[in-house]
Amino acid sequence: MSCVTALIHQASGIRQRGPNRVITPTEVSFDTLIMTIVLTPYWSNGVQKLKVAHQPPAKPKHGLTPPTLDDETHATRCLLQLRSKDKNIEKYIYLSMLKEQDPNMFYRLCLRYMSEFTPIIYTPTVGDACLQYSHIYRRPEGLFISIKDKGNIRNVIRNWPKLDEARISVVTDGSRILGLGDLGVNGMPISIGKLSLYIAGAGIRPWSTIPICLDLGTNNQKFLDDPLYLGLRRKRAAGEEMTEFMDEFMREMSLAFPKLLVQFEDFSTDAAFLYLSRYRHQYPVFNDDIQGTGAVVLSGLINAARLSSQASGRPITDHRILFFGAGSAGVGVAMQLMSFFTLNGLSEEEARRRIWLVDSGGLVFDKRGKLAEHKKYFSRNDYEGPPITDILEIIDYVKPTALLGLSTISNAFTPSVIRLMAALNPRPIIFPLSNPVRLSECSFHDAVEHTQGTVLFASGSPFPEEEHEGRKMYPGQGNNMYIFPGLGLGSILARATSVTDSMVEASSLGLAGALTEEEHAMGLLYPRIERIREISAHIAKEVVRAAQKAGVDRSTELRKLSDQELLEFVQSKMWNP
Ligand SMILES: NC(=O)c1ccc[n+]([C@@H]2O[C@H](COP(=O)([O-])OP(=O)(O)OC[C@H]3O[C@@H](n4cnc5c(N)ncnc54)[C@H](O)[C@@H]3O)[C@@H](O)[C@H]2O)c1
Ligand SMILES: O=C(O)C[C@H](O)C(=O)O
Ligand SMILES: [Mg+2]
Repeated sequence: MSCVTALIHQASGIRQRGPNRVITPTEVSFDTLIMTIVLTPYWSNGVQKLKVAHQPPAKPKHGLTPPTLDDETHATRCLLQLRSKDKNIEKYIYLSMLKEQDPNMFYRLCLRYMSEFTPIIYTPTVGDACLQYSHIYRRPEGLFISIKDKGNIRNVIRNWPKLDEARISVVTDGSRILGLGDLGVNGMPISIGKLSLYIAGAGIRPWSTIPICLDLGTNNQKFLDDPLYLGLRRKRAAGEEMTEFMDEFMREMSLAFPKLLVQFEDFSTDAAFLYLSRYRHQYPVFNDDIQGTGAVVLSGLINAARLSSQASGRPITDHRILFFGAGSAGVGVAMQLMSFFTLNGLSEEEARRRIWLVDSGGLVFDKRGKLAEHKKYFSRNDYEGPPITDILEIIDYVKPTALLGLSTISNAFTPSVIRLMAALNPRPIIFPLSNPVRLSECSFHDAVEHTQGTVLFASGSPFPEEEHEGRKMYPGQGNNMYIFPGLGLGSILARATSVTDSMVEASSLGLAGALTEEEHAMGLLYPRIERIREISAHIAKEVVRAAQKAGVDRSTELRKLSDQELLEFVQSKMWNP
């Protein structure tokens, strides 16, 4: 068992797997639909039948389109319509409609204007789309399976129109959407947004994707009280009831879609660890928040450590990493780092001692008292004093070289925190990774200003560039969007029976190694997002090779290809708008 696997098992707090069963769907009552029609100014077609996602429309006959409608001018027209909207949520709504009505145009523009489109169809605007989903809803997209379907999940899944085309599903239960908490069935846009990036970024065929939102209820009282809320009006199912449901769901998914990879997304931390651990050796699944984030942050840290060593001479294995936030993302990254450190010569104990966790109770240490299962492994046994909760005191005690924020606490990295990091390090590594942008632990502007431009920076959501003393500085976007498209594509092409730790690590190292000379010279930690297709192809190739080494590949004919041939094979499989 690899280091990361062992840690995931431990963090989940479970020791064994076993078969089970559970239930069903979402309530869109007649009354609610009427209110939506009355209250939503954008409502157009009423309740439509579910269409197969993104199937291109047939070419209209002569006379049924304007006389001079050409593709290139129309692309400009669509872009101008998009840019004419003031609010990002309006841009999101416009692009959702464009994706439905003209998927080729949507993905063409998306690829061409990647850095303009990603903040709208993905983080941070997708966070607003989730918050407002029950109000801006226009048409069905994706698959809703609710706790009331327990016992009947098979029939619900089989309503999906293209069973044998399905290759990748992003599944959320809406319980922890970005840093916004429990959004219940309003979590659907997260699954949709991630899959749009699979299509744009890795060339997955649009009709091979299934966005899924599991409606297990919600503990969000505001939503339960909202007459427009689209989900079940009940408290969230948990424990045995949820596990029985999840077991039935996973079993029926694997029967209905034998070639499907499942990406778990934005489950609350306990559920994230529990279900990853429970299913990862049974089905091809991975958890984006634990493993995708682990991979993307390791990759950024490798590049940041390389740059910082020019000033400090410190190798990456000597870094002292302080995690502000110890949930699925924080602990997921800590596990990935552990594994990297041990592969690079440290003993397990030495590696573990490079990592300090902070949660809402302050520094995590053994003598503090009862700890959640997923924090135990990294709890410090070398601190004996009273609890320390003040972040400045913690930094003063730990003397970190890298400070990673995965806490959902906006502006937790105050100017004093940033200045202290700069006083301790010639090139401080500061990664405020919480999403969306308003929950970021600090802005790029503050990080640059309070470190006098020495910071090595990556954030979960995008920030604009800064200028410091006449020098342009570029923020990295340490977001799992760099990892999951390539990791997913590689797993699908290898027809992997499971997603191993070595495949996740290959995606991370593949990304770290993907910087061009020019990007190195610009001091970037991550490649420019415009190159996402090239990067995803490279990552996918590395993931296929790792699957082969681990012996989990079913496309064994790919083993005989040279690296160049494998890369070309991956590229040839990418769908193009
Ligand atoms: N950049 C990325 O790719 C990426 C990936 C996954 C998650 N995230 C972001 O990371 C954040 C956390 O996600 P998660 O799944 O780990 O959530 P979580 O709720 O499980 O974890 C939050 C952690 O922060 C801690 N925390 C809360 N308040 C605190 C305080 N005042 N001081 C110190 N610690 C505090 C909590 O104790 C918990 O350990 C979210 O905003 C999410 O959007 C980013
Ligand atoms: O969705 C994102 O932007 C990244 C990540 O998966 C998150 O949960 O914040
Ligand atoms: Mg997520």
